[in-house]
Amino acid sequence: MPNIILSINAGSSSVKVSVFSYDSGSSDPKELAVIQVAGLTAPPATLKYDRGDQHIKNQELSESDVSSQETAYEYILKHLTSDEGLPELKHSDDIEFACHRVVHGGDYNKPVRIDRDTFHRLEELSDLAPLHNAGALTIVKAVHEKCPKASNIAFFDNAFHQTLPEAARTYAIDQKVAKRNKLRKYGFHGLSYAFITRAVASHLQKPTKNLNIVALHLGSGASACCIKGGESIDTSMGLTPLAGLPGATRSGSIDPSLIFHFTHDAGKPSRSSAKGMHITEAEEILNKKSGWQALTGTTDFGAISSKAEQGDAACKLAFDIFVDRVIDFVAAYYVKLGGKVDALVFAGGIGEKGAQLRQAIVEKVFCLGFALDDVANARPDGQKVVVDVGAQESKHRILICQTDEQAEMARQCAQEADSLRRPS
Ligand SMILES: Nc1ncnc2c1ncn2[C@@H]1O[C@H](COP(=O)(O)OP(=O)(O)O)[C@@H](O)[C@H]1O
Ligand SMILES: CC(=O)OP(=O)(O)O
Ligand SMILES: [Mg+2]
Repeated sequence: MPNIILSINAGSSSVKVSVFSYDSGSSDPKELAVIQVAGLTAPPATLKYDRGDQHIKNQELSESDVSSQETAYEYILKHLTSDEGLPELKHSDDIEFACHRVVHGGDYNKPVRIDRDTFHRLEELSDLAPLHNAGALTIVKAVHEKCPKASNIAFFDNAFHQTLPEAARTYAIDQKVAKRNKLRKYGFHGLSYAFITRAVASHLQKPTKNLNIVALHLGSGASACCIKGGESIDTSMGLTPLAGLPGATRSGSIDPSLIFHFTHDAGKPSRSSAKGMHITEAEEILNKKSGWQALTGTTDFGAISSKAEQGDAACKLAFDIFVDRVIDFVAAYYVKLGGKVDALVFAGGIGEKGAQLRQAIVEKVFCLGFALDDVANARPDGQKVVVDVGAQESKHRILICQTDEQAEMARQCAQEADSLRRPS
């Protein structure tokens, strides 16, 4: 009987779960189904369910159905185990591994089976990823309770950036305090960048160790990564996912002094943050009450893009801010690669579906040798994992990669299954 891997990606606005079967010894799990609850920050939440290459369901959910990452997971598990068309997963006991995307893993640099000690260490890190770790850990608890036979494995979103050079990961602050409090750049979206690196190297038929790309994961959270020889040498997110690019509800990088002029209570503990989390009013504002939501009233960048095109001033400003900040990183990372860039890669919900944003960004970096094929950019082939949308004659390629954090976790899990399996 093939073993079932459940790959769980608790994003800031969504819970995506992929079901895989795998035979120990093979490192290529087979994807059986993908299900996601999205719109948790912009109700009504929606459920999307695909099994194999069949699109099964798209429906709105009521707040009594789902209202958090935890209830979204419970709804998803019930949906999967009751689907007659998925005989491989009839009962939660069929799940051997539950892989969890844990955004902030601190100094953990490889996947780890979550036991009581690990769980508590990850809880302590929740303050450094206030939109993510707590939600993901509620799902770990739910799996522990509802799927007692499954091994919970944490895959860390910052592990891919363990190759950051010292000058890139060190802040210019008192290093005694920095070392004691572990204050440095960690970087995130690492599972996505690991998937992108492998997928793009295969598309370009290059060994990963020779691959130089500027990768953009533009989703509810957005980041850029400079990948040299297949390894991260810089990335836009920092100690926490707040740094770098603006997001659905996040400000992105600001002058740190701003917050003390924004509110005089900045240093006080936030009143409404999730229980057991000690973040300040300042972090609450910058993580949950800023970004596209604050600028336009919506976190839906698809809606923002089309309203910007129709002349909505607030949406046009948000759109232009995003372009302005993204090109700062594209230019800087182009220089860090010495101009030896195999491709500029767009990924994440916005990167993959936002033709208008891709066009606006590429126009600004035309001087570096990037140009789009406008027809390919307008209607990229959605069937392929990696699509080339660059103009034939341009110096560097421009690619769209349908990134897949769940597939990356399942692949790593299958590869390391023997060492990750709970001792019998
Ligand atoms: N056609 C589109 N153009 C621009 N943005 C889009 C489009 N379709 C979806 N998006 C945006 O993608 C974002 C979600 O990206 P995704 O990577 O799925 O988020 P998460 O970080 O929750 O995983 C949302 O802001 C959504 O509005
Ligand atoms: C790290 C991060 O921002 O993740 P997401 O895009 O899923 O919110
Ligand atoms: Mg995401």
